[in-house]
Amino acid sequence: MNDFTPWPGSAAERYRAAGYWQGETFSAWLNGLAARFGDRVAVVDGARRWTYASLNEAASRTAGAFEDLGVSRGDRVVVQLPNIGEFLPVVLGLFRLGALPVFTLPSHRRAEIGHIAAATDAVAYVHPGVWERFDYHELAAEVSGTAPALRHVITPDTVRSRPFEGTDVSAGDVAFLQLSGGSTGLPKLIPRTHDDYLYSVRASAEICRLSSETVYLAALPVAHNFTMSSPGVLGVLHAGGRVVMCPAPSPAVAFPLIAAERVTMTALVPPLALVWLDAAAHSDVDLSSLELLQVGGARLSDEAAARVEPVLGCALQQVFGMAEGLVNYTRHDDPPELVVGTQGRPISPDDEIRIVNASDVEVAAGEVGHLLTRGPYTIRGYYRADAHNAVAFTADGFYRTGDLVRQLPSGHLVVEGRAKDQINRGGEKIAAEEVENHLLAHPAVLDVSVVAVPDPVLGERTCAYVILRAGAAALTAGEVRAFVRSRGLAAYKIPDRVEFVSEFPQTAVGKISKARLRRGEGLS
Ligand SMILES: O=C(O)c1cccc(O)c1O
Repeated sequence: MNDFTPWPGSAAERYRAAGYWQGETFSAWLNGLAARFGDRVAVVDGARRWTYASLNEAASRTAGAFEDLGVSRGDRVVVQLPNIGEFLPVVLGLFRLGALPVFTLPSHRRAEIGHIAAATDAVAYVHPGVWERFDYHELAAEVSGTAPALRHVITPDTVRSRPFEGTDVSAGDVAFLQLSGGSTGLPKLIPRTHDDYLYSVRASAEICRLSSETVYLAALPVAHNFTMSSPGVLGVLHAGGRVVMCPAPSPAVAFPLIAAERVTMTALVPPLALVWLDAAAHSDVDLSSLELLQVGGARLSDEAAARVEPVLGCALQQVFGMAEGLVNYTRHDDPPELVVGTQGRPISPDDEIRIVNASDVEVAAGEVGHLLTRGPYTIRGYYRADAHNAVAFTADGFYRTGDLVRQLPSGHLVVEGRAKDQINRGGEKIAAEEVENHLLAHPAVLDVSVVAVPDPVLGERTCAYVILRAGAAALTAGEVRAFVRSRGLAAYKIPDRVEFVSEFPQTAVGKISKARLRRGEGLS
């Protein structure tokens, strides 16, 4: 099993020669930031402030603390932290030590954390203690039994020690594992290197015109690839700006923080953008500092896109990205019809885009097809997933994104749909097969099919079509949902709707037709 699929030597050479890969580690990068921006404020969490110098120092102490525990270079550490100031010293400290954070979301539960800890042989798990009335100590206790390599369960307040100066990490090393949205039964892990990720961060900061005057509100979960790097908290630090940690993305929490900290930009998923637009129309909180709202994670409707500037008084930027790599942005000087009606164009001149039909043949210019991509910050393989990699990538290293897009002459992409078996629930990606596998574990369930159904706010919700076993006692929708919850799945993956049927609609060749199921056809 391969942990990491390297870029071919010729491609790597090209990316270095072009200046994309600069041979810089996150640790060296952070030292450079501390030297340049030392006393400026880097991170704000409530009344607490970290300057660039104190962030660098805190990262070193975190690295020292992990080393004292016996964690070393190359070890995996599951990180499940919400938007709190400590997120950055923990993650930057692990980078400095050369240990690999494995990013998970606060909403993940026993099924996800247990799988991820076991699949990565994680030696440590960092959690927030109690957050949003959920006790992660209990989750940690449950997970410990199923992850044999797990030796340390840590809350961030316990990781202080002597400073550590890391040296032997190299920029070509994997820096961390990010979680894939995925379409398979178990979540896949994405290995990103210092070189490739820092390129996407630097280039994103430039495209988004960040500066030391930028004040970024981290409203979406900070461990999400969007919030972390597009340009996200890392891009803002790169520019010498200020990151404001927002504990929840609701207007009630976020708007006062925008006013108090004079926030200049933030990033949202479409359902939150709708909520913000509604709230801003009736709010007297001063949002005048806001210059840019980024929206990504799912398709924003053209109508909502058009309302951003008049209602919030700031520019809109659409972002279409994936933790596997490729990120597209609309640009500040794009004409309004491109900003409102497209999902942007790639970061890099060396992002290769192919749009193909089901036989991998290029479609005509402007036609809708499957998006394939490769480039200087797009992975060539998932972590320890050789069999899946054989289908998720072409023989010549293009990643099959599973998205259906068309490309305009300007290079901008319009997302038209999706070919992968996934539900995009307001930006939270759900692999149908993962939920189906949990439902199939119920003794009364004969077969199940999980599909997306349209929703005016979230864009899509999940519906589970269930066929019960002959003679099994009847189940209610509530019992089915409670069963999925009892399996320890994140709440966003619990089916919104459950329908009991006696058979599934079929395609002409006798396979289950998820397309017809989504439309509610052929049911009995
Ligand atoms: O995964 C995503 O949806 C995403 C969206 C915007 C920007 C990104 O980097 C992303 O990974």
